[in-house]
Amino acid sequence: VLPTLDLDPFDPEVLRDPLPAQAALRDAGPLVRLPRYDTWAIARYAEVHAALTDWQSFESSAGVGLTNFRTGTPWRPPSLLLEADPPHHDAPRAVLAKVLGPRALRKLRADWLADAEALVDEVLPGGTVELDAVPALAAAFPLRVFPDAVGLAREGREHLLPYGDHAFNAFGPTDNALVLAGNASMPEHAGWVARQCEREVLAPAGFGADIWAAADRGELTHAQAPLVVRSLLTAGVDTTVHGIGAVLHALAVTPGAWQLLRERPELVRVAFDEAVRWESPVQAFFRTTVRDVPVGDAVVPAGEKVLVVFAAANRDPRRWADPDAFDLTRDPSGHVGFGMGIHQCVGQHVARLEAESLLTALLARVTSLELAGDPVRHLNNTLRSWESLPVRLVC
Ligand code: HEM
Ligand SMILES: CC(C)Cc1ccc(C(=O)O)cc1
Repeated sequence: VLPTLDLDPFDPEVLRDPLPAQAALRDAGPLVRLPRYDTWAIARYAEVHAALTDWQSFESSAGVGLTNFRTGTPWRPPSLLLEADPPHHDAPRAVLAKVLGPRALRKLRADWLADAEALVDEVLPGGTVELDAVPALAAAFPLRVFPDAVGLAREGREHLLPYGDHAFNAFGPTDNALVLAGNASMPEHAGWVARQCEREVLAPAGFGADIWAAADRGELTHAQAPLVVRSLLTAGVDTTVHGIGAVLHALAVTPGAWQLLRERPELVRVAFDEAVRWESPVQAFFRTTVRDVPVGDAVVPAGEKVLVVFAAANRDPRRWADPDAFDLTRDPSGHVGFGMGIHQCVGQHVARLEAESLLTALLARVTSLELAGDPVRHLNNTLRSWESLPVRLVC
């Protein structure tokens, strides 16, 4: 008989503390039926990895949220990357892979480190400082460097975080309280975002201009260019804010971790990937079966939505030793916090460079980092994130 769990992955209490639900999903079996949403879930590393690397059986073009684009209406025109499969996915992906690739970022490296040092100087006058690391650091740094790197106008950047937050909520059920709460203000945020993707609004140099230049070279159509810029604005802000929040929280609550990074600064990039594995800022996405797909000893019929739980796979004891430990000496490669396969995060190098820049600047100045109060969760149907992270930094 097929394991079934009467579990609501989008219940606020599950969003607040998802670990027991994710353990229940892993323990129930390689494939679990979730009757509450008439859907399926896979939570073990082996099956998550297999699904993410088998786009021919598990497609994204029916949407990667609960809504099936074949039967329901997307809340916005589908993404040319996230919600597309080959062959349509190929050209937009190739363009963004180049625009956001390690070579393109080499030019940004020195600027972003200097920006991080400037921010840290502003925030830490010296001595012992208590602050909320979410607004002061985790949100401040990405918002200081990324919109400029894209080439956005200065006006209206406050639309970025709420737009992204709603976009990530919208992968959940449409009647969900978090989605309903965002619906009223969404048209205004979406209107501003759509305007920023137009060629004439973007700065002559930046990721946006690079995408339009790719269209001039025929690598994209000019109709596709604004949607590819929209991908950056949707995926490129909230994710890094919560990724940086995750690594700062992990370091603050793991005894000796900050000290170890001070002694071994070469571990900074591993620290971020270990935080992405441990916290999984992007918790889960859906796929839709193209055909009857065997999973474990069962079969998912064609045309059904399957919740692929990256976060559960990243803590699967079948794959990771001591999975619940944030461990700077572990090799976190192979984690699925950035996904896996053809849709694996095309912005991961941007995210790593932002985190590395800020952590490097902090490590040079701060001798100890610890919690100064209870952190407060920010609830979102897809994102694992902090609303507030009170910390004490000793310089
Ligand atoms: C800590 C930060 C980040 C995390 C945890 C993250 C996570 C992910 C994950 C899990 C996927 C795969 C989605 C799927 O398989 O359906 C993905 C795809 C994607 N990410 Fe990221 N991301 C991050 C930062 C960024 C940034 C900074 C950008 C842009 C600059 C970005 C742009 C994208 C895009 C465009 C896709 C779709 C790729 C495709 O479908 O080919 N992400 N990301
Ligand atoms: C972290 C990502 C999985 C989320 C994401 C990616 C891409 C888009 C897009 O609009 O292409 C939107 C959201």
